Amino acid sequence: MPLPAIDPAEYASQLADKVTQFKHAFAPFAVPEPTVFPSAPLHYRLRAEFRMWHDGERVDYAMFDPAEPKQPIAIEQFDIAAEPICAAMPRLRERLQASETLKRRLFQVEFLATLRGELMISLIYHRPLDESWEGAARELAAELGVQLIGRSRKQKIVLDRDWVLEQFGLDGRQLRYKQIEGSFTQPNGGVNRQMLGWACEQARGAGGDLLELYCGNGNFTVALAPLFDRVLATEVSKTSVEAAHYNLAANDIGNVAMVRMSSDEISAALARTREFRRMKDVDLDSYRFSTLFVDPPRSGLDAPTIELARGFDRILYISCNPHTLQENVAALQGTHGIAAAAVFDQFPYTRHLECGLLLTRRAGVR
Ligand SMILES: C[S@@+](CC[C@H](N)C(=O)[O-])C[C@H]1O[C@@H](n2cnc3c(N)ncnc32)[C@H](O)[C@@H]1O
Repeated sequence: MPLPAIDPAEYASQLADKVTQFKHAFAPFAVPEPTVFPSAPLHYRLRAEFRMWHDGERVDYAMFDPAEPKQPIAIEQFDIAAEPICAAMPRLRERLQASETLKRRLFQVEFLATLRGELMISLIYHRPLDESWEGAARELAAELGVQLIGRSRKQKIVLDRDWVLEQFGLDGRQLRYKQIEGSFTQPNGGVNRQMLGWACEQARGAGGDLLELYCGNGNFTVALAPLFDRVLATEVSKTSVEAAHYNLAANDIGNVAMVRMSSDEISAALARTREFRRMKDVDLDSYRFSTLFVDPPRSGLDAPTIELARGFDRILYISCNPHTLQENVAALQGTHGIAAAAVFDQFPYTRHLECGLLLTRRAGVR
């Protein structure tokens, strides 16, 4: 697939095509009319990464067309990136080009921005980083007003901190999130807010307790927790669990138990087929789960998690891959039907689509 062409004039019709495909794919499951959440047509991506291409003294941001993987495409401007990234890109490139210390064997640059305007830049090298690099990097970070991290094999130099703080309003609350370098964060900040709003709307009134799998840094947990009596949230990545603990405290959320567990481990724990020391402080029998919330990776739900989901009256499912979502909905079709649907255009100008479904237990089916 070639690199996508970015043309805001085409945006509305491209999204309409994706919505049509979604409706067609889920028609066999009697999907209701989806609510459509478009993206901003430009400056929507909070994450961007580029290879750095060296040609003599010159260094450029580069991307590669998978059809011609050896041919770098120099990127002068990247208008889909958030404003702080766009503003920093030319200044950073100029400073790198002017400094042998900063540019020598620089391989890749990664940007992570927040809606509130913070920016973190990771410079990744194919050589060990020394004190002279650190001195030059400190000057660069101060000049650009960013968090700067240097990485090379088995080396990570953090000049100040390796995280940024996101903050935005949702349903009258101000939500705060620590986002750690290298861990998962939703790429399209504006669409993420809309996903959180839609998820809260579906969860409102359910009552009881929530089980959340794949909770990452607590992105949805922080938004959903006040709508439930108690929440049990799980995630496999250590860094994300660390961020999630911080985020629960930063948002004064006191009704969440967070455990580092993979989805098949928590499925086994809840099926009582395995016991885990990590669960020793969690009294599983005391939960009255009304709702399961899942936001899995592209591979969707595995067989033990589908089995776990069958036991829930309400399943709120956010998916970044309509194909695996389709397979999972088919597997649950005997017990659950689709009560509400949404499409979130996290990835404009690509064929990718994020979607949300509320699945509820069919009447009379256990
Ligand atoms: C699409 S992300 C969603 C994260 C979070 N809900 C958010 O909105 O930022 C999927 C998450 O699932 C986690 N994950 C991947 N495989 C997993 C597994 N087998 N069990 C539990 N979590 C897993 C990843 O570390 C990642 O944080």
